[in-house]
Amino acid sequence: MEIGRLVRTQPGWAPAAARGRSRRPLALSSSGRRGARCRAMESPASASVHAVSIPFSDLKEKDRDLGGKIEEGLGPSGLGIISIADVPGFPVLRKALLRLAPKVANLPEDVRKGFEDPDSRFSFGWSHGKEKLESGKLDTFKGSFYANPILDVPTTDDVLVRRYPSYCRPNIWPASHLPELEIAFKALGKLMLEVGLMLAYHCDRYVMQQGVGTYDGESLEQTIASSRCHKGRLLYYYPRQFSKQEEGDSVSSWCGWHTDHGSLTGLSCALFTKNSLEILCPDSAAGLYIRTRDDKVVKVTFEENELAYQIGETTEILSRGRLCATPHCVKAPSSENASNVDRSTFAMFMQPDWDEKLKFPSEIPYHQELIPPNGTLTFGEYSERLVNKYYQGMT
Ligand SMILES: O=C(O)CCC(=O)C(=O)O
Ligand SMILES: [Fe+2]
Repeated sequence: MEIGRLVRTQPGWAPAAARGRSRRPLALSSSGRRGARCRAMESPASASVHAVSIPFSDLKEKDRDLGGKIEEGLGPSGLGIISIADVPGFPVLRKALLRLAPKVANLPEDVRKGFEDPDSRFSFGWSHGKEKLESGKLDTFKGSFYANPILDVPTTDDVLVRRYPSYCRPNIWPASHLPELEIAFKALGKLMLEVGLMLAYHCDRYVMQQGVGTYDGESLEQTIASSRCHKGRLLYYYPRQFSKQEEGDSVSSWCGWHTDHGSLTGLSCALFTKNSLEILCPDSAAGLYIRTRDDKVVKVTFEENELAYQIGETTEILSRGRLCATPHCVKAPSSENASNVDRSTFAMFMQPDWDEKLKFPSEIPYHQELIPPNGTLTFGEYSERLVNKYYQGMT
Protein backbone atom coordinates (compact mmCIF):
# COMPACT_ATOMS: atom_id res chain seq x y z
CA MET A 1 0.00 0.00 0.00
CA GLU A 2 1.21 3.40 -0.54
CA ILE A 3 -0.09 6.87 -0.05
CA GLY A 4 0.29 7.83 -3.66
CA ARG A 5 -2.42 5.34 -4.24
CA LEU A 6 -5.07 6.50 -1.90
CA VAL A 7 -7.44 8.79 -3.53
CA ARG A 8 -8.43 7.40 -6.83
CA THR A 9 -8.30 3.77 -7.71
CA GLN A 10 -4.84 3.44 -6.33
CA PRO A 11 -2.91 6.64 -6.06
CA GLY A 12 0.71 5.74 -5.46
CA TRP A 13 0.80 5.41 -1.70
CA ALA A 14 -2.06 4.25 0.58
CA PRO A 15 -3.23 1.15 2.35
CA ALA A 16 -3.73 -1.53 -0.21
CA ALA A 17 -7.30 -1.91 0.89
CA ALA A 18 -7.74 1.81 0.46
CA ARG A 19 -7.11 1.66 -3.22
CA GLY A 20 -10.66 0.95 -4.13
CA ARG A 21 -11.83 4.39 -5.03
CA SER A 22 -11.86 5.21 -8.60
CA ARG A 23 -12.38 8.25 -10.63
CA ARG A 24 -15.11 7.92 -13.19
CA PRO A 25 -13.71 5.57 -15.83
CA LEU A 26 -13.14 7.54 -18.98
CA ALA A 27 -14.05 6.55 -22.46
CA LEU A 28 -11.21 6.07 -24.88
CA SER A 29 -11.15 9.05 -27.11
CA SER A 30 -10.03 8.95 -30.69
CA SER A 31 -9.62 12.71 -30.74
CA GLY A 32 -6.69 13.10 -28.42
CA ARG A 33 -5.21 16.09 -30.20
CA ARG A 34 -4.11 18.69 -27.75
CA GLY A 35 -2.66 21.08 -30.21
CA ALA A 36 0.66 20.78 -31.97
CA ARG A 37 2.46 20.89 -28.63
CA CYS A 38 1.58 17.32 -27.82
CA ARG A 39 2.58 15.80 -31.10
CA ALA A 40 -0.53 13.63 -31.11
CA MET A 41 -0.67 10.72 -33.53
CA GLU A 42 -4.16 9.41 -33.78
CA SER A 43 -5.35 5.99 -34.76
CA PRO A 44 -8.95 4.83 -34.93
CA ALA A 45 -8.45 2.73 -31.80
CA SER A 46 -6.70 5.23 -29.57
CA ALA A 47 -4.77 8.45 -29.51
CA SER A 48 -1.08 7.95 -28.85
CA VAL A 49 1.05 10.84 -27.69
CA HIS A 50 4.78 10.96 -27.07
CA ALA A 51 5.73 12.46 -23.71
CA VAL A 52 7.33 15.89 -23.87
CA SER A 53 11.04 15.10 -23.75
CA ILE A 54 14.09 16.91 -22.33
CA PRO A 55 17.61 15.68 -23.13
CA PHE A 56 19.58 14.90 -19.97
CA SER A 57 22.37 17.15 -21.25
CA ASP A 58 19.91 20.09 -21.00
CA LEU A 59 18.44 19.03 -17.67
CA LYS A 60 21.78 19.06 -15.92
CA GLU A 61 22.45 22.68 -16.94
CA LYS A 62 21.19 24.83 -14.07
CA ASP A 63 21.26 27.96 -16.21
CA ARG A 64 19.20 26.51 -19.03
CA ASP A 65 15.64 27.87 -19.10
CA LEU A 66 13.46 24.77 -19.40
CA GLY A 67 10.28 26.63 -18.37
CA GLY A 68 8.64 26.09 -21.77
CA LYS A 69 9.21 22.33 -21.66
CA ILE A 70 8.10 22.08 -18.03
CA GLU A 71 4.91 23.94 -18.85
CA GLU A 72 4.27 21.80 -21.91
CA GLY A 73 4.82 18.63 -19.91
CA LEU A 74 3.60 19.35 -16.41
CA GLY A 75 1.83 22.73 -16.43
CA PRO A 76 -1.91 23.39 -16.15
CA SER A 77 -2.56 22.77 -19.83
CA GLY A 78 0.36 20.41 -20.38
CA LEU A 79 0.21 16.77 -21.28
CA GLY A 80 0.87 15.65 -17.71
CA ILE A 81 4.08 13.71 -18.19
CA ILE A 82 7.64 14.56 -19.17
CA SER A 83 10.53 12.31 -20.13
CA ILE A 84 14.27 12.75 -19.73
CA ALA A 85 16.25 11.24 -22.59
CA ASP A 86 19.70 9.68 -22.58
CA VAL A 87 20.36 9.53 -18.86
CA PRO A 88 23.78 7.86 -18.59
CA GLY A 89 23.54 4.34 -17.22
CA PHE A 90 19.76 4.23 -17.19
CA PRO A 91 19.09 1.58 -19.90
CA VAL A 92 21.39 -0.94 -18.22
CA LEU A 93 19.96 -0.36 -14.74
CA ARG A 94 16.39 -0.49 -16.13
CA LYS A 95 16.88 -3.87 -17.76
CA ALA A 96 18.78 -5.29 -14.79
CA LEU A 97 15.86 -4.51 -12.48
CA LEU A 98 12.87 -5.14 -14.76
CA ARG A 99 14.17 -8.60 -15.64
CA LEU A 100 13.89 -9.49 -11.96
CA ALA A 101 10.17 -8.65 -11.73
CA PRO A 102 8.97 -11.99 -13.19
CA LYS A 103 11.50 -13.77 -11.00
CA VAL A 104 10.08 -12.23 -7.82
CA ALA A 105 6.51 -12.86 -8.94
CA ASN A 106 7.28 -16.50 -9.75
CA LEU A 107 9.02 -17.38 -6.50
CA PRO A 108 7.12 -20.15 -4.71
CA GLU A 109 4.08 -18.76 -2.92
CA ASP A 110 5.33 -19.64 0.55
CA VAL A 111 8.61 -17.88 -0.18
CA ARG A 112 6.83 -14.74 -1.43
CA LYS A 113 4.63 -14.78 1.68
CA GLY A 114 7.78 -14.54 3.74
CA PHE A 115 8.46 -11.17 2.09
CA GLU A 116 5.05 -9.70 2.89
CA ASP A 117 4.68 -6.99 5.52
CA PRO A 118 1.06 -6.67 6.66
CA ASP A 119 2.13 -4.32 9.49
CA SER A 120 3.03 -1.69 6.90
CA ARG A 121 -0.22 -2.40 5.04
CA PHE A 122 1.91 -4.20 2.45
CA SER A 123 3.98 -1.07 1.78
CA PHE A 124 7.23 -2.98 2.06
CA GLY A 125 8.18 -6.23 0.37
CA TRP A 126 5.76 -8.29 -1.68
CA SER A 127 2.16 -7.25 -2.25
CA HIS A 128 -0.34 -9.11 -4.40
CA GLY A 129 -4.12 -9.15 -4.31
CA LYS A 130 -4.32 -6.53 -1.55
CA GLU A 131 -5.49 -3.53 -3.57
CA LYS A 132 -8.95 -3.01 -4.90
CA LEU A 133 -9.85 -2.46 -8.53
CA GLU A 134 -12.39 0.03 -9.82
CA SER A 135 -14.86 -2.86 -9.84
CA GLY A 136 -14.30 -3.33 -6.08
CA LYS A 137 -12.67 -6.72 -6.62
CA LEU A 138 -9.20 -7.42 -5.31
CA ASP A 139 -6.49 -6.72 -7.86
CA THR A 140 -4.75 -9.97 -8.70
CA PHE A 141 -3.62 -8.64 -12.09
CA LYS A 142 -0.30 -7.42 -10.82
CA GLY A 143 2.13 -8.00 -8.01
CA SER A 144 4.47 -5.39 -6.53
CA PHE A 145 7.68 -5.37 -4.58
CA TYR A 146 8.06 -2.21 -2.47
CA ALA A 147 11.16 -0.81 -0.80
CA ASN A 148 12.80 2.47 0.06
CA PRO A 149 15.79 2.44 -2.31
CA ILE A 150 17.55 5.18 -0.36
CA LEU A 151 17.27 4.09 3.27
CA ASP A 152 17.00 0.53 4.57
CA VAL A 153 16.02 1.76 8.03
CA PRO A 154 14.37 5.20 7.80
CA THR A 155 14.27 5.55 11.60
CA THR A 156 14.89 3.50 14.71
CA ASP A 157 12.36 5.49 16.75
CA ASP A 158 9.68 2.94 17.72
CA VAL A 159 7.04 5.58 18.21
CA LEU A 160 7.51 6.77 14.65
CA VAL A 161 7.62 3.23 13.30
CA ARG A 162 4.24 2.54 14.92
CA ARG A 163 2.80 5.87 13.86
CA TYR A 164 3.90 5.78 10.20
CA PRO A 165 4.54 2.09 9.46
CA SER A 166 4.21 2.47 5.72
CA TYR A 167 7.12 4.93 5.69
CA CYS A 168 9.18 4.03 8.73
CA ARG A 169 9.38 0.25 8.78
CA PRO A 170 12.63 -1.27 7.46
CA ASN A 171 13.10 -2.72 4.00
CA ILE A 172 12.68 -6.43 3.39
CA TRP A 173 15.01 -8.03 0.82
CA PRO A 174 14.92 -11.62 -0.48
CA ALA A 175 18.61 -11.93 0.35
CA SER A 176 18.93 -15.68 -0.03
CA HIS A 177 16.42 -16.23 -2.88
CA LEU A 178 17.17 -13.24 -5.14
CA PRO A 179 20.16 -11.31 -3.77
CA GLU A 180 20.53 -9.29 -7.00
CA LEU A 181 17.16 -7.62 -6.38
CA GLU A 182 18.43 -5.33 -3.62
CA ILE A 183 21.38 -4.13 -5.69
CA ALA A 184 19.36 -3.50 -8.87
CA PHE A 185 16.42 -1.91 -7.02
CA LYS A 186 18.62 0.51 -5.09
CA ALA A 187 20.68 1.43 -8.16
CA LEU A 188 17.67 2.32 -10.32
CA GLY A 189 15.81 4.01 -7.46
CA LYS A 190 18.80 6.21 -6.64
CA LEU A 191 19.27 7.19 -10.27
CA MET A 192 15.58 8.10 -10.57
CA LEU A 193 15.89 10.21 -7.44
CA GLU A 194 19.00 12.00 -8.71
CA VAL A 195 17.40 12.81 -12.05
CA GLY A 196 14.14 13.67 -10.27
CA LEU A 197 16.03 16.21 -8.15
CA MET A 198 17.41 17.85 -11.28
CA LEU A 199 13.93 18.01 -12.77
CA ALA A 200 12.57 19.37 -9.48
CA TYR A 201 15.11 22.21 -9.62
CA HIS A 202 13.78 23.26 -13.03
CA CYS A 203 10.17 22.78 -11.88
CA ASP A 204 10.85 25.16 -8.96
CA ARG A 205 12.26 27.74 -11.34
CA TYR A 206 9.19 27.43 -13.53
CA VAL A 207 6.82 27.80 -10.57
CA MET A 208 8.66 30.93 -9.40
CA GLN A 209 8.50 32.38 -12.93
CA GLN A 210 4.74 31.91 -12.77
CA GLY A 211 4.54 34.46 -10.00
CA VAL A 212 3.77 32.17 -7.09
CA GLY A 213 6.54 34.01 -5.31
CA THR A 214 8.96 32.39 -2.95
CA TYR A 215 7.74 29.13 -1.53
CA ASP A 216 6.15 29.31 1.91
CA GLY A 217 7.74 26.01 2.78
CA GLU A 218 10.41 24.00 1.10
CA SER A 219 10.76 23.99 -2.67
CA LEU A 220 10.03 20.75 -4.53
CA GLU A 221 13.75 20.08 -4.83
CA GLN A 222 14.40 20.62 -1.11
CA THR A 223 11.30 18.66 -0.16
CA ILE A 224 12.47 15.64 -2.09
CA ALA A 225 16.13 16.01 -1.14
CA SER A 226 15.42 16.02 2.59
CA SER A 227 12.86 13.21 2.64
CA ARG A 228 13.25 9.77 4.21
CA CYS A 229 9.93 8.59 2.70
CA HIS A 230 10.75 7.66 -0.88
CA LYS A 231 9.32 4.43 -2.16
CA GLY A 232 10.21 2.28 -5.13
CA ARG A 233 7.71 -0.14 -6.61
CA LEU A 234 8.74 -2.96 -8.91
CA LEU A 235 5.56 -3.93 -10.75
CA TYR A 236 4.80 -7.22 -12.46
CA TYR A 237 1.60 -7.43 -14.51
CA TYR A 238 0.59 -11.06 -14.97
CA PRO A 239 -0.48 -12.23 -18.43
CA ARG A 240 -4.20 -11.72 -18.93
CA GLN A 241 -6.54 -14.43 -20.17
CA PHE A 242 -9.16 -12.33 -21.86
CA SER A 243 -11.94 -14.76 -22.39
CA LYS A 244 -12.59 -14.95 -18.66
CA GLN A 245 -11.98 -11.35 -17.62
CA GLU A 246 -14.64 -8.67 -17.65
CA GLU A 247 -12.12 -5.82 -17.54
CA GLY A 248 -10.33 -7.20 -20.63
CA ASP A 249 -11.16 -4.39 -23.02
CA SER A 250 -11.27 -1.48 -20.62
CA VAL A 251 -8.50 1.09 -20.88
CA SER A 252 -7.74 0.49 -17.19
CA SER A 253 -7.72 -3.30 -17.48
CA TRP A 254 -4.25 -3.75 -15.91
CA CYS A 255 -4.06 -0.82 -13.50
CA GLY A 256 -7.01 1.37 -12.52
CA TRP A 257 -7.34 5.13 -12.89
CA HIS A 258 -5.51 7.04 -10.17
CA THR A 259 -3.38 10.05 -9.44
CA ASP A 260 -0.15 9.60 -7.49
CA HIS A 261 -0.32 11.20 -4.12
CA GLY A 262 3.19 12.41 -3.31
CA SER A 263 5.55 14.92 -4.92
CA LEU A 264 7.00 13.44 -8.08
CA THR A 265 6.85 9.93 -9.59
CA GLY A 266 9.55 8.49 -11.83
CA LEU A 267 8.53 5.78 -14.30
CA SER A 268 10.56 3.46 -16.48
CA CYS A 269 9.40 2.31 -19.89
CA ALA A 270 7.84 -1.13 -19.36
CA LEU A 271 9.42 -4.41 -20.44
CA PHE A 272 7.12 -7.01 -22.03
CA THR A 273 7.92 -10.71 -22.16
CA LYS A 274 6.12 -13.71 -23.60
CA ASN A 275 7.07 -17.16 -22.36
CA SER A 276 10.16 -15.57 -20.81
CA LEU A 277 11.34 -13.96 -24.08
CA GLU A 278 11.53 -10.18 -24.28
CA ILE A 279 9.19 -8.89 -26.98
CA LEU A 280 7.66 -5.73 -28.32
CA CYS A 281 4.11 -5.63 -27.02
CA PRO A 282 1.91 -7.22 -29.72
CA ASP A 283 -0.96 -4.83 -28.99
CA SER A 284 -0.05 -1.19 -29.68
CA ALA A 285 -3.05 -0.06 -27.64
CA ALA A 286 -1.67 -1.64 -24.45
CA GLY A 287 0.31 0.42 -21.95
CA LEU A 288 0.13 3.65 -19.97
CA TYR A 289 -2.81 6.01 -20.52
CA ILE A 290 -3.40 9.45 -19.12
CA ARG A 291 -6.38 11.73 -18.96
CA THR A 292 -5.41 15.10 -20.37
CA ARG A 293 -6.46 18.40 -18.83
CA ASP A 294 -9.12 18.76 -21.50
CA ASP A 295 -10.56 15.38 -20.61
CA LYS A 296 -9.17 13.26 -23.40
CA VAL A 297 -7.86 9.77 -22.76
CA VAL A 298 -4.60 9.21 -24.61
CA LYS A 299 -2.01 6.50 -24.70
CA VAL A 300 1.31 8.00 -23.74
CA THR A 301 4.60 6.68 -25.01
CA PHE A 302 8.24 7.18 -24.14
CA GLU A 303 11.30 5.24 -25.19
CA GLU A 304 13.45 2.68 -23.42
CA ASN A 305 16.18 5.26 -22.95
CA GLU A 306 13.79 7.79 -21.42
CA LEU A 307 12.90 8.21 -17.80
CA ALA A 308 9.39 9.63 -17.38
CA TYR A 309 8.09 11.81 -14.53
CA GLN A 310 4.61 12.74 -13.36
CA ILE A 311 3.55 15.25 -10.74
CA GLY A 312 1.82 14.01 -7.58
CA GLU A 313 -1.13 15.64 -5.86
CA THR A 314 0.94 17.13 -3.04
CA THR A 315 3.03 19.10 -5.52
CA GLU A 316 -0.06 20.25 -7.38
CA ILE A 317 -1.46 21.62 -4.12
CA LEU A 318 1.77 23.26 -2.94
CA SER A 319 2.54 24.82 -6.32
CA ARG A 320 -0.97 26.25 -6.33
CA GLY A 321 -1.79 24.37 -9.50
CA ARG A 322 1.24 25.55 -11.51
CA LEU A 323 2.34 21.91 -11.74
CA CYS A 324 -0.45 19.38 -12.18
CA ALA A 325 -1.05 15.81 -11.13
CA THR A 326 -2.18 13.49 -13.88
CA PRO A 327 -4.77 10.71 -13.72
CA HIS A 328 -3.30 7.60 -15.33
CA CYS A 329 -3.97 3.89 -15.77
CA VAL A 330 -2.59 0.90 -17.66
CA LYS A 331 -4.33 -1.13 -20.39
CA ALA A 332 -3.55 -4.81 -20.86
CA PRO A 333 -2.97 -6.17 -24.37
CA SER A 334 -6.18 -7.56 -25.78
CA SER A 335 -5.30 -8.94 -29.17
CA GLU A 336 -5.41 -12.70 -29.84
CA ASN A 337 -1.64 -13.13 -29.73
CA ALA A 338 -1.40 -11.25 -26.44
CA SER A 339 -1.87 -14.35 -24.37
CA ASN A 340 1.05 -15.07 -22.04
CA VAL A 341 2.33 -11.51 -22.43
CA ASP A 342 3.44 -9.97 -19.14
CA ARG A 343 4.65 -6.46 -18.30
CA SER A 344 7.31 -5.34 -15.84
CA THR A 345 8.05 -1.80 -14.83
CA PHE A 346 9.34 0.36 -11.98
CA ALA A 347 7.84 3.43 -10.32
CA MET A 348 9.77 5.65 -7.92
CA PHE A 349 7.45 7.65 -5.66
CA MET A 350 9.26 10.69 -4.31
CA GLN A 351 7.30 12.24 -1.49
CA PRO A 352 7.86 14.65 1.39
CA ASP A 353 9.32 13.48 4.68
CA TRP A 354 6.80 12.49 7.35
CA ASP A 355 8.09 15.48 9.35
CA GLU A 356 7.89 17.97 6.50
CA LYS A 357 5.52 20.84 7.29
CA LEU A 358 3.21 21.45 4.37
CA LYS A 359 1.45 24.82 4.17
CA PHE A 360 -1.68 24.28 2.20
CA PRO A 361 -3.25 27.19 0.33
CA SER A 362 -6.83 28.05 1.32
CA GLU A 363 -8.24 26.67 -1.94
CA ILE A 364 -7.03 23.20 -2.88
CA PRO A 365 -8.42 20.77 -5.45
CA TYR A 366 -7.97 17.66 -3.29
CA HIS A 367 -9.05 16.73 0.25
CA GLN A 368 -9.97 20.25 1.35
CA GLU A 369 -11.74 18.88 4.41
CA LEU A 370 -8.53 17.38 5.80
CA ILE A 371 -6.72 20.68 6.12
CA PRO A 372 -6.90 22.48 9.51
CA PRO A 373 -7.80 26.22 9.68
CA ASN A 374 -4.14 27.26 9.91
CA GLY A 375 -3.46 25.30 6.72
CA THR A 376 -0.43 23.47 8.11
CA LEU A 377 0.16 19.74 8.48
CA THR A 378 3.18 17.52 8.28
CA PHE A 379 3.15 15.10 5.37
CA GLY A 380 2.89 12.25 7.89
CA GLU A 381 -0.22 13.80 9.46
CA TYR A 382 -1.70 14.56 6.07
CA SER A 383 -1.15 10.97 4.91
CA GLU A 384 -2.70 9.64 8.09
CA ARG A 385 -5.77 11.82 7.57
CA LEU A 386 -6.03 10.55 4.02
CA VAL A 387 -5.92 6.96 5.20
CA ASN A 388 -8.51 7.67 7.89
CA LYS A 389 -10.72 9.48 5.41
CA TYR A 390 -10.65 6.43 3.24
CA TYR A 391 -11.31 3.94 6.00
CA GLN A 392 -14.19 5.98 7.41
CA GLY A 393 -15.66 5.99 3.94
CA MET A 394 -15.49 2.21 3.75
CA THR A 395 -18.40 -0.03 4.57
O1 LIG B 1 2.63 0.50 -14.62
C1 LIG B 1 2.78 1.68 -14.89
O2 LIG B 1 3.30 2.07 -15.95
C2 LIG B 1 2.29 2.76 -13.93
C3 LIG B 1 2.19 2.30 -12.51
C4 LIG B 1 1.58 3.35 -11.64
O3 LIG B 1 0.95 4.26 -12.08
C5 LIG B 1 1.73 3.29 -10.17
O4 LIG B 1 2.28 2.31 -9.65
O5 LIG B 1 1.29 4.26 -9.48
FE1 LIG C 1 0.64 5.85 -10.63
